[in-house]
Amino acid sequence: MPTPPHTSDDMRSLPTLRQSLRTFASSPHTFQILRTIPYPSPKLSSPLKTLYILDSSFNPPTLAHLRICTSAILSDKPTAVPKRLLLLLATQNADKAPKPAAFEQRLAMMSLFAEELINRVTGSDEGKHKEGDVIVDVGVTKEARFIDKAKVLEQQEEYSDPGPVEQVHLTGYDTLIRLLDTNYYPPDHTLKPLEGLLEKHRVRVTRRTDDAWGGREEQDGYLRRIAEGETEADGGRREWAQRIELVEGRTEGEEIISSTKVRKAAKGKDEQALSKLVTDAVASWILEKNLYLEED
Ligand SMILES: Nc1ncnc2c1ncn2[C@@H]1O[C@H](COP(=O)(O)OP(=O)(O)OP(=O)(O)O)[C@@H](O)[C@H]1O
Ligand SMILES: NC(=O)c1ccc[n+]([C@@H]2O[C@H](COP(=O)(O)O)[C@@H](O)[C@H]2O)c1
Repeated sequence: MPTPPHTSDDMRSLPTLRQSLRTFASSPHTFQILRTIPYPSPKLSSPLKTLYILDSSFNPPTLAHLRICTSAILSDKPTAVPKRLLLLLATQNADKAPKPAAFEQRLAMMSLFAEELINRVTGSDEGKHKEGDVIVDVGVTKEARFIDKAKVLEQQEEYSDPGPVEQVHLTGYDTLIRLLDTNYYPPDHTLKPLEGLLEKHRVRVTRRTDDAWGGREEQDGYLRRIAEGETEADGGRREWAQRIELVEGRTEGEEIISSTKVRKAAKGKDEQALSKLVTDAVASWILEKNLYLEED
C-alpha cells in the first residue's frame, strides 16, 4: 500500500489522524505505515537486513517501551546500518477491548515518541548512530496475532526489497508467554502455526520481573524448558529457544513501568509521577489533551 507521507504536523492533528484511520479501516489492507522518520528516507548505504518491531497498544507509550527499543537498536553494532524500527499500533488486540485513549491520540503520542527515540539513538556521542542511520516508522495493523503480523510485514515493499528482511519482534516476558499459548491457535490449538515466525524471524524479550510474572530465575527457566523440548508435545520445537533472546529489563529496585500505571498517574494529574513513566513530549501531550481522566 502506498505510504502517505504524514508530516510531524499531520501527526499532531487529530482530525487528520481520524480520517487516516477511517480510510485504513474501510480499506482491504491490514497494514499501513503512516509516518516515517526521517522522510524522505535517505538512500540506504546497504540493503536493510533487520526490522525491529514493537507492537503495542501504546496506551500510552512509556519509558519501558523506550528502553525496549533503544536497547535493541544499540545492542547491534553502530556500523550495522541502516536500522529500521516499526512502532506498530494494533487496532485489534488479541485480549483487550478498546479503551481510552482514542487511536488517533495514541498515534499522535507514538509520533512524538518516535521523534524522541530518534534523538536518543542518534547524535555525536560515541556508540550512537549518525542521523539517517536509524529509520523509525509509525504504522497500524488490523492483525492481532504475531504470526499474522509477521506475514503481512514480509509482504511490504519497504520491508522486503531487495531481499528478505529478518524481523525482530520486541516483546516483554508476559507477551512471550501469550505468544506460546496454544489458546491463540484454533482450531487445532497447537504451536505449529508459529513455525513461519520462529524459523525466519526472532523475538527479543525484555524480562518483566514483578509479582505477576515472577523473578529472573523463573523467566530464564521458561526459556530453558523450551530448549529442553518441553513445548514439543504441543507442536513446538526446541530449536526455537535459539530464536528467542531474553534481555534485561528494569534493574532491582528500579520503578515498575506500565501503561496502566501511566493512566493512573494521568488521572490524578500527577506530573511528577508522569515524568518518571513517560518521555517529556508524551507527558506534555497527556496533560495538554486531558487524557485518561476517566480511567477506572
Ligand atoms: N515494563 C516493561 N517491561 C518489559 N516489557 C514491557 C514493559 N512494558 C511493556 N512491555 C512490553 O511491551 C509490549 C507492549 O506493551 P503494552 O502496550 O501491552 O504495555 P503494558 O504496559 O503492558 O500495557 P497495559 O498496562 O495497558 O496492559 C508488550 O510485549 C509488553 O510485554
Ligand atoms: N499469540 C499472539 O500472537 C498474541 C497473544 C497476545 C497478545 N498479542 C498481541 O501482542 C500485542 C501486545 O499486547 P498487549 O497490549 O495485550 O500487551 C497486541 O498487539 C496483542 O494483540 C499477540
